[in-house]
Amino acid sequence: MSSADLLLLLRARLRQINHFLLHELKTEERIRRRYATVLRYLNISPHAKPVWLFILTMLVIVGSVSSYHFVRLFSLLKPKYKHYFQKHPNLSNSFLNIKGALDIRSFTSSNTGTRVIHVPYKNKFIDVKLKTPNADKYERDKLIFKKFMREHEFNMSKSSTPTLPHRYQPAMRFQFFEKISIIWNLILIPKVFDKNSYLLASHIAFLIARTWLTLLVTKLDGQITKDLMSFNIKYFMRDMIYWFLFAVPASYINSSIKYLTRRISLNFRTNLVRYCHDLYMDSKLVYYKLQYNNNSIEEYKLNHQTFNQYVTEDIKRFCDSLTNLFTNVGKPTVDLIFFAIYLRDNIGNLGIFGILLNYFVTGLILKNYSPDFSKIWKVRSFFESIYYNYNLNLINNCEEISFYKGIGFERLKVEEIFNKLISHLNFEINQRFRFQLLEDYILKSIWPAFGYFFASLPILFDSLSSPVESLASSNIKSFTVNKRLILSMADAGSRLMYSIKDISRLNGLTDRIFTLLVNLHQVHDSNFKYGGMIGSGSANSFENGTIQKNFPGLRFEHIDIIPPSIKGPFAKPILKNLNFKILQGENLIIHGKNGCGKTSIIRIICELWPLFNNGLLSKPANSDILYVSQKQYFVNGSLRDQVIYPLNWKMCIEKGDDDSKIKSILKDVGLDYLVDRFGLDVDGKTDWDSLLSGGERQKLIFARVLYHNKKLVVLDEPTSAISYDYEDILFDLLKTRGFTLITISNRESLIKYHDYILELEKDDVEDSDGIFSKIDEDYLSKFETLDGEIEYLQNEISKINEMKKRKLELVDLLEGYE
Ligand SMILES: Nc1ncnc2c1ncn2[C@@H]1O[C@H](COP(=O)(O)OP(=O)(O)OP(=O)(O)O)[C@@H](O)[C@H]1O
Repeated sequence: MSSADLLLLLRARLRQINHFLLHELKTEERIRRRYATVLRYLNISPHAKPVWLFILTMLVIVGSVSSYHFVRLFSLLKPKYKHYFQKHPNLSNSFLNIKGALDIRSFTSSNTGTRVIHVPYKNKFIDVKLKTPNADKYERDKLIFKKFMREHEFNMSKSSTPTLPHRYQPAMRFQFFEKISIIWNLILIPKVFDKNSYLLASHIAFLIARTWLTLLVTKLDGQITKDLMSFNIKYFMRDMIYWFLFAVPASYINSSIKYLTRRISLNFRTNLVRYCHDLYMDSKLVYYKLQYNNNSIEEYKLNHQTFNQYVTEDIKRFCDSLTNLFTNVGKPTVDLIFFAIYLRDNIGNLGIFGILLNYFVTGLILKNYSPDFSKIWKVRSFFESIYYNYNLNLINNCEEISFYKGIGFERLKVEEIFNKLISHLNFEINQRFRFQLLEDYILKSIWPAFGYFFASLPILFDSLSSPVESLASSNIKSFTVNKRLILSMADAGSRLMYSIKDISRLNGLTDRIFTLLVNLHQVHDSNFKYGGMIGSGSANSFENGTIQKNFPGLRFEHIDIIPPSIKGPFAKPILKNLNFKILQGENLIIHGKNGCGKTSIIRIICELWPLFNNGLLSKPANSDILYVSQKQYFVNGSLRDQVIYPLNWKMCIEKGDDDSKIKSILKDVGLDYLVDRFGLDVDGKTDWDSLLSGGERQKLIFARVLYHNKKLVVLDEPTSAISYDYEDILFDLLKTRGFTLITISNRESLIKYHDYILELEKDDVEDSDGIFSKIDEDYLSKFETLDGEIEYLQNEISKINEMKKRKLELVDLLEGYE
């Protein structure tokens, strides 16, 4: 093809494109003009509120969706965030099959000190990093709770004599606000520029926007009624279009309010639960010591057995109730203010004053007749928690109950508790019914009636001044608008009245949450004295003992074993004045009758019980001691998890351990066959107590001892279910591995593995309840002599039995001859 042909072709193509573009432009212009004509005809202005509100909402929706996708894309591309969307490499696949809360595992990184939780998310694991608890913060917060309790105690002591009824005591009246503000400032929104502050600000902005929109829709409603009355089809069409345009921002705002309410509630719950966990699951053993906290004020006593109810149910209900209150109180309040301002222009000051006075008076009447919902809530939560715990106890001990055939007894007990709950619920229903009757009558009948009356005031006044025919459609419009606004106002007012119940409920829940936090802080206090009234002001001045750590061995000097109680050191000791010392590598066995206090000695070593009266306890660092309790404890998880408890596998891998180490330990204790039966890392076994026999359970605990390899091992009745031959194998193993052992056991066969013995003799006349002696040849020979004597007697008995048998045979023979 020549260049001239090519030019011609090009020109023809360009002309074609030009023609096409011109055609397109003309079509577009035609459409635009047609639309403009329709818009002009319908009188729709782009500056009208429904139009720009619609455009604005669409822009916000499109903007937020695209920014969400952008962030997702960015996080997938940027390697730094990539691991959030990957499978966790170090966890077994079987782990993915379990659903629910148990999937979450946490560990504390030894390098950074941050806590990381692996949370399963859409067939992947994501690592959620949590900030390490700030110890100083809890110390500061503790002072605030202490101050509150001191002031409360002071007010109570002041008001114990006067005859003023409870509700008029000023200290009591403002306690709700004080408590909620403490929880709010310390836990829910601890700093001004907090994520939750922004969410709350947006929530308030959306509430205001919704009220404003309601006002606009109300006006439009009046306008549509007017259009219909005046048969103005053009305006009617326009207003209907406006109505549909309004629907978009209205739906967006409504959904956003609901979304924000849920999000804020969840954030509050997260903050509260983490705060409680930081205090409760702490190395200060708060979870154990909580049972010994005795509050001097009855109102703040916490039943530690119902602690789970506080942390799970009550915190959730408290957060939901608090956030719903923003909507239930915030929205009607904003409505009331907006509508009242707008209505003042329509029905005048007198009208608005009348409406508000009506609200105020009826509000007072309702408040006076309202039952004490806060107390009702508290009592209901209490009974529900007891009922829940009893059922839990039934599940946990089903085997024992079945052995004893004790279900009849359990049923009586559980029904007794359930009946109490039901009778309280009946009382609650009756109270609610009576109040509801009054409430509905006032709010649903009297208030709307007042509404109609005030809405019609302008029309009534107009009709007095002008003839009825002259009532133009504008009056109809104003009546429709006023009526709608007054009904909305009545609705807002009634919602405020209904929220009296919500506030009472929140009051009850706040009491429970505050009680929980006070107790946690009291026990978390480093000066916590068992049974003492720390935190409520009157710290008692007990003489404490001294605990010396990092001692190479174990030393008891003048130690009394006193159970924790309100009497403190003045309670009757279980054992008094114990004195002994063993060094690293030496083993001690403790003998004594049942209930004489053997396990209590471990409680003192482990610092579960207090050390009073100037006793001196010297022991290795806590991280160098392993305690093995009489009752074996197993966790939900694999066989491997039982051996490595309380570590998790990721931590063990970091230490350089692998499965072959676990297998070899299991072989040492004679449990290698369990690997074939249950697998080593197969998750999902929950009830190891019932899967294993008594002896297997004890052997598995020996595997735990061997795995952790601590300097000092304290064993409480470790071989009670193990046969004598295996007992020897296990103790030989411990001896050859060089453990320092403190063994509590009455088995004489174990004496030979120990260097010292502590015999607990309560009837002894000496000033100490424990006799500490060295196990030497002389000591062992006593047992050998005893063994010899027993053997001699057994031989004699068998000889006598033999002779008796022979005699009987001879008698039979003689009778045969006769
Ligand atoms: N919290 C407590 N408050 C009061 N007394 C307690 C408390 N805990 C245990 N006791 C009592 O202390 C005594 C010693 O209990 P401990 O568990 O130390 O006995 P033990 O010597 O280990 O008994 P066993 O050989 O039967 O295991 C028992 O009489 C027990 O009732």
